[in-house]
Amino acid sequence: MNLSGTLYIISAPSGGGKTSLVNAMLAELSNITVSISHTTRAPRVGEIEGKNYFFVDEATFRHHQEAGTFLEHAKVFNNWYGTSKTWVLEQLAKGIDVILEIDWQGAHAVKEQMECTSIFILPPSREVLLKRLVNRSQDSQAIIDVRMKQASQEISHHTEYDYVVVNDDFELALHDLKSIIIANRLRVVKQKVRYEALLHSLVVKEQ
Ligand SMILES: Nc1nc2c(ncn2[C@@H]2O[C@H](COP(=O)(O)OP(=O)(O)O)[C@@H](O)[C@H]2O)c(=O)[nH]1
Ligand SMILES: Nc1ncnc2c1ncn2[C@@H]1O[C@H](COP(=O)(O)OP(=O)(O)O)[C@@H](O)[C@H]1O
Repeated sequence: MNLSGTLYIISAPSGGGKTSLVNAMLAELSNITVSISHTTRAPRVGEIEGKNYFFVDEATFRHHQEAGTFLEHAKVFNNWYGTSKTWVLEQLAKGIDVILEIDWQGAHAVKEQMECTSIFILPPSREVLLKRLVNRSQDSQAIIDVRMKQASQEISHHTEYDYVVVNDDFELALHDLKSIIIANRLRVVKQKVRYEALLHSLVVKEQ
């Protein structure tokens, strides 16, 4: 299969700003989309089925897993999360760039199977990370405690990624993230695929 789109992995500790940054970026860039994962986590207030996640029970998740539906899957904070393989491959085949918002375990699994560009988002400090999780007003204190406990482990993997973006000032972080995507698109190898006809007409064949 000719996969002309680029696959991006974006990881961060919970509350690091992945979802906000990705949504802001998708509003500004064309030809790029985000994969909607399956999860056994209960929906938060305001989360929409098929938009934020496909919310499934454990039996359904296991069924998908056994059927080979997932490109990768992992247990994070005691819930299962998985990425739909077919959907991702279809977008890439259409030339659409795809973002996976997944944890470091999923990133490992995807990197073993496919070419991709990986980006890790760091918060400016633990204090700010905690403040953002609290201010998001979506999770109970107990859930926030678990996420803060796991944050160090997730962050310890940041050196395995191609790029690191610090999400202190939102607009600056968004600019950095967009710059990575744009620079990637300008790489010669991608230009060749996207502008084949133009390049063909520009290069005059010697007699
Ligand atoms: N491996 C893997 N991780 C995922 C997937 N979807 C989400 N995650 C990770 O699961 C973690 C928890 O996600 P979520 O419950 O939505 O919490 P949030 O990150 O605080 O918004 C995040 O760190 C994501 O990176 C997936 O499909 N695969
Ligand atoms: N640079 C930033 N400055 C202030 N608040 C931010 C910033 N980035 C994200 N937030 C806020 O922090 C909270 C966590 O961000 P979110 O995108 O949900 O993180 P993640 O998807 O990584 O868990 C949200 O309420 C979001 O609006």
